Formats: sequence, structure tokens, C-alpha cells
Amino acid sequence: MASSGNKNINAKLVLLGDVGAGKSSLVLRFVKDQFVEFQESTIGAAFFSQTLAVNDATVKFEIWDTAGQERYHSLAPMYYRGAAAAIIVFDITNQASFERAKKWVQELQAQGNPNMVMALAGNKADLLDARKVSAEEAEIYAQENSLFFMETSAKTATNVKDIFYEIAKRLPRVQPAENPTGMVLPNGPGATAVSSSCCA
Ligand SMILES: Nc1nc2c(ncn2[C@@H]2O[C@H](COP(=O)(O)OP(=O)(O)OP(=O)(O)O)[C@@H](O)[C@H]2O)c(=O)[nH]1
Repeated sequence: MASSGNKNINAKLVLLGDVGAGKSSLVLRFVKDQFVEFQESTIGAAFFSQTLAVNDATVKFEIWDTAGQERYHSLAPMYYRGAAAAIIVFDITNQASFERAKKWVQELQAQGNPNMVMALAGNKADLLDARKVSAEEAEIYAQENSLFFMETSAKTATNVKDIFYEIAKRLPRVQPAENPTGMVLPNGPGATAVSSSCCA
């Protein structure tokens, strides 16, 4: 069937991962092209939106940046429920954060949307000297679990736009009825709303 021009796709995306893995920093880099050395730990969750043009579609990501601290774990289903995509983030210099990422993958496989596009981000790829998780190990794990894997650096911007772009390419082109996000904006100091677009 011939394509009928550009499609507009709304996609709820959630970031999950250990405390300090760099979830907020990846979002800040993607949405504002900024990086801060001392990013504060997220409280609850924060919301952002960002539009990305891919070949055949314009994807509006509705991004939930969750808090990695264990005490917020029970809130996570609110954010991944109905999500079209997830980025599970670990820190390549921290083996425990990779183990935590695997736990998130298991939880999403058990309770998330079965068609969810899942990306595994090995973040802080600029800190090569401190690496504890090899790219090979993460790649094998990703392949075995139907995720795609990229090493990213929020600091240098390496692969940040690319990981969102790869997700955008993989999203189903047929949208389910009306906005499935059921979105309720969070309260509290971690909550931020940003709307912008990029990438002609
Ligand atoms: N060198 C380097 N540091 C990074 C990178 N990404 C994040 N950081 C730093 O790591 C720390 C934690 O980053 P955050 O973005 O707050 O991590 P988070 O996963 O959102 O943490 P929580 O909100 O506590 O769950 C901050 O000091 C960041 O500056 C990166 O790619 N490279």
C-alpha cells in the first residue's frame, strides 16, 4: 500500500534504571542539549516532551524520567503502564547498575506492554577507563532479551539522539485509539514540563 505522507505519532516513553545511572542527564541532553556535572537525584518522576522527525513520521515523545531510588520503585508501574517504549539505563562503570537494569527488563517483560520497544543504554561511555561492564556482555544480554543496545554518553552527547531515533524507527506506525498515556502530571520538585522540537 502506498504511504500517504508523514504520520504524527505520540509515544509514551519511560526511562528506568538505577540511581545515578544518568536517566535525567540523557533526557536533559536529548531535550535541551545540555549536561550538568551535578544533576540532582529525581524525586518521584519528571515529565518532558520532545518531537523527533524520522523518515516517514514525526514522533512526539512523551517522556517520563523516573526516580532510581529504591523507595520510588512502587511508583514505576504508573509510568511504564501504557508506554510504547522504554529506555533502561545503566552506568558502564557500575556493575550493580547493570544487574539493576536486568531486573527492570524482567519487570517490563512480565508487566509492561508486550509490544513495547525496549532499548538498553550503557551510559557514561565517556568514562572508558572506569568501565566495569563490557559492551559485548551488554550486547549479548540485549540480543537474548529482544532489546536493542547502545552505549551512550549524556556528557559528550554520544548516541543520545540516536537512541531516541532508533526507538522512533521501531515504533508501530499504526496508532492505537486516542492518546493511551492516561497521563497525570506529577507534583513535586522533580516535575518539569518542556515542549520543544528538533531535527528537521
Ligand atoms: N561522565 C558522565 N557522567 C554522567 C553521564 N550521565 C550522567 N552523569 C552524571 O551522573 C550523575 C547522575 O546522573 P543523573 O542523570 O542524575 O542520574 P539518574 O539516573 O537520573 O539518577 P536518579 O534521578 O537518582 O535516579 C550526575 O552527576 C551526572 O552529571 C555521562 O554520560 N557521563
